[in-house]
Amino acid sequence: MECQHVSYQYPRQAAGITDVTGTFPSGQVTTIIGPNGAGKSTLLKLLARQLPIAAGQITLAGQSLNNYTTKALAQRVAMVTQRHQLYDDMTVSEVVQTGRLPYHSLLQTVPAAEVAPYLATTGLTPLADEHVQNLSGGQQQRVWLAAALAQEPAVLLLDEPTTYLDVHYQQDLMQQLRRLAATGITVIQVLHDINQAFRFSDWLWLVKQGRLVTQGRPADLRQANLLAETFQTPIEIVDVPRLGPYIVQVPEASEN
Ligand SMILES: Nc1ncnc2c1ncn2[C@@H]1O[C@H](COP(=O)(O)OP(=O)(O)OP(=O)(O)O)[C@@H](O)[C@H]1O
Repeated sequence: MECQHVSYQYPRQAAGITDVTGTFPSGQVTTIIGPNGAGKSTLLKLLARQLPIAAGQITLAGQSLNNYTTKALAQRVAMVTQRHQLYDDMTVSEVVQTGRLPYHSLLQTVPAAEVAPYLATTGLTPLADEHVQNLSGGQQQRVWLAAALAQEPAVLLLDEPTTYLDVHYQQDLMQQLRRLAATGITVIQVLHDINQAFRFSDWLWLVKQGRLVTQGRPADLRQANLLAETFQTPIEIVDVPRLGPYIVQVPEASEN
C-alpha cells in the first residue's frame, strides 16, 4: 500500500493531512507514531477509505483505492474497529460472522462454521456464544480482531489496538500481528507506546502536524534528537539489560 501526495482537510478545520508520500511494505508490520492530534487516526481512515482524500492518491496492489468497489475493498482492507454499541446484543460468533459479509449477500447466509478458524486464532472459541456486552474490554478487542481477520484482508488496520489490554495481552497481540504479517498480511497500526512500536514493527512512520516527518526501519529511526523534535520533549535512549535500547522521556533541563 502506498500514499502519494495525500492530503485531506476536515470540513471547516485547519487540521488534516498534508502532502503525505510513503510506503507500507507488504507482509510487514508498520506502526504510525506521533504526538496527539498529529493525524494518525485520520491517516488510517484514509487508508480504509472511510474519508475521501482531497488530493493525491492511495494505491493498493498498484490500483487506486478509489477504483475498488465497496465489496472488493472489504475483501482486501479491514479495520479493527473500536467498541460499537451496535454489537452489544450480538454473540461473539455473530459479530465475527459480520466479517464474512464481503463474501456473502446476507448475514443470515454466513454459515456459523465459516468463522471457526478466526475464533480459534484469537482464542475465542470457548466464548463463541457469549454476548459481546458481557465480555471484558480485552476480550472484546479480540472479537473486533477476529471479525477483521474474517474479512481475509490483504491489509489489516488497527487504531491503538492495545488500549484495553493488560501488559501480557499487549505482548500477545503484538506477536500475533507479527505472525499475521509473516503470512503475507500488511499490518498497519497506530500505537502510543513508542517502545512497543520500535520493538514490534518492521517499519515506522513518524507523523507530526499532519505531515510525514520520516519513515524507516526502527533501527534507523531510533535517534533521540529526531524523537525529541517530533514529540517536543527531551528524550534519551538507554540500554536496558536483556531488552536493548529503550526510549525514555527525561525531565526538562529546568526541572529537578
Ligand atoms: N471528525 C473530525 N472533525 C474535525 N476535526 C477532526 C476530526 N477528527 C480529528 N480532527 C482533527 O484532526 C487532527 C488529527 O486528528 P487525529 O485523530 O487524526 O490525530 P491522532 O494523531 O490520531 O491523535 P491522537 O494521538 O490524539 O489519537 C486533530 O487536530 C483533530 O482535532
